[in-house]
Amino acid sequence: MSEVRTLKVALLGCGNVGAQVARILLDDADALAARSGARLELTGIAVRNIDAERDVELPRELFTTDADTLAKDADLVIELMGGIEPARSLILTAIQNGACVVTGNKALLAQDGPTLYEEADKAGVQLSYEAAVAGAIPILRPIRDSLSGDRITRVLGIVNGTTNFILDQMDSTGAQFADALAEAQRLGYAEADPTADVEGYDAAAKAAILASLSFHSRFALEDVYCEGITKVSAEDIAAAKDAGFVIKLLAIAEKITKENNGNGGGEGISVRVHPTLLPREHPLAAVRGAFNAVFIEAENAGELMFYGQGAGGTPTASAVLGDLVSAARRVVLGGPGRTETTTGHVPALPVSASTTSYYVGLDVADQPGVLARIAHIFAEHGVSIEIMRQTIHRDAASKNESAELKIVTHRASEAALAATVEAIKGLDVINSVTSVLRVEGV
Ligand SMILES: NC(=O)c1ccc[n+]([C@@H]2O[C@H](COP(=O)([O-])OP(=O)(O)OC[C@H]3O[C@@H](n4cnc5c(N)ncnc54)[C@H](O)[C@@H]3O)[C@@H](O)[C@H]2O)c1
Ligand SMILES: N[C@@H](CCO)C(=O)O
Ligand code: NA
Repeated sequence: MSEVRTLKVALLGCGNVGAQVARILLDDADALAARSGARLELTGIAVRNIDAERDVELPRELFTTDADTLAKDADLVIELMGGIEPARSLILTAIQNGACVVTGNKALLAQDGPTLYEEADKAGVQLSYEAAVAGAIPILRPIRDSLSGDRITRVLGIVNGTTNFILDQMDSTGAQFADALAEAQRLGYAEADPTADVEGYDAAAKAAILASLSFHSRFALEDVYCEGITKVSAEDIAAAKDAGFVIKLLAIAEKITKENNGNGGGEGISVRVHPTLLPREHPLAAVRGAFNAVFIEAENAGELMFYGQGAGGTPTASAVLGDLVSAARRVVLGGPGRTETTTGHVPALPVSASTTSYYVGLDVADQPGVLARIAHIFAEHGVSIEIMRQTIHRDAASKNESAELKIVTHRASEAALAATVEAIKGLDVINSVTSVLRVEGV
């Protein structure tokens, strides 16, 4: 058998995201090697201060302050320092030395992406940046790959977690903007200087990247109209709520035609970020807290939605690692990865191995002590009840009374639930078991 190849991985920056990427690279080395087709050897981590305190314990010998040398001697370079320089020069150095590059740097891409993309194309290396838009959510690769046979007409994104948290807080508690911002800062969602988030600049950088990929054109930060959320008041939110709307900060990229052009102009793309009212039944209205989501309309696919965590060290690291494995596969195979990976060697299990919550509907006699007897049978079988509701039905003609019981359990095994139901059927006070259904998402 041929020897497994090793690819040298250089990590530039060891902050929130970089530290998690390093941890996963070291902890999950075997699984990543199996999926990449090469061992991904972390050869060094460029930092400003080797002795700085970090959330993750990492081998000290990996740290270096010489980012340039590290970037020059790697097959794969991960840039997670942020900012324009030296990130830009280091990425160019890596590309020119034939390395594939993974970055999460939306600010750099929105400002000078095309230079980097052209250099990567010229050098024949992969430059990927899934982490730059909506963190963990796979959105850029689906747009670039899965939807490449379709025509996207509109993208609506909640791509900034901090502002979604603030607006959601205002919507659910009636708080004013300043109080909701203070709460976001207290919980660690918003930075001490929240300007980039609340003024919409972070969302605007992401809007430029989304628009460029969705419409196969170049859009930079200066093409994006940008209004933040600082002027949204508790009164605006209340009025919107009253009318059946929720206010979200949306990054929008949409196709404008001659027919719907607001100033009578020609065709093109409108890229903008602003507070927007959405009907409360729109799928994006259900995106609460600091979560992100991107809603896409395409000519043939219709409507699609991608949802998840748009920030945080570990979720964002997931997107970085995905890009890294994809780049490694290209280096190893000279093309995309295998159609299937079968390196996991895990068996399929029967349904009896799973646990789930259950909904159990019962038609029972309305007599004292019935609820206690039923609850006792659940407990006897180790099935814990989460919700129990009772509705009394009176038959006017016969004057008979019966009770409808709706029970939702905590997670239980198939076997335990089946035994519980069998035992309940045996009770003399049970008219019928009306339904037994599995429940997820509670
Ligand atoms: N944190 C998130 O949730 C998130 C989500 C998506 C994308 N991103 C992007 O990922 C990148 C990293 O974000 P982060 O949250 O980890 O930032 P961070 O500020 O926590 O980490 C950046 C690290 O890079 C180091 N650094 C900066 N310049 C350096 C230099 N010249 N040499 C060596 N080290 C240097 C800093 O000291 C810091 O430790 C940014 O581009 C950010 O926009 C972050
Ligand atoms: N500040 C950003 C982090 C991810 O880019 C947010 O709140 O979503
Ligand atoms: Na993403």
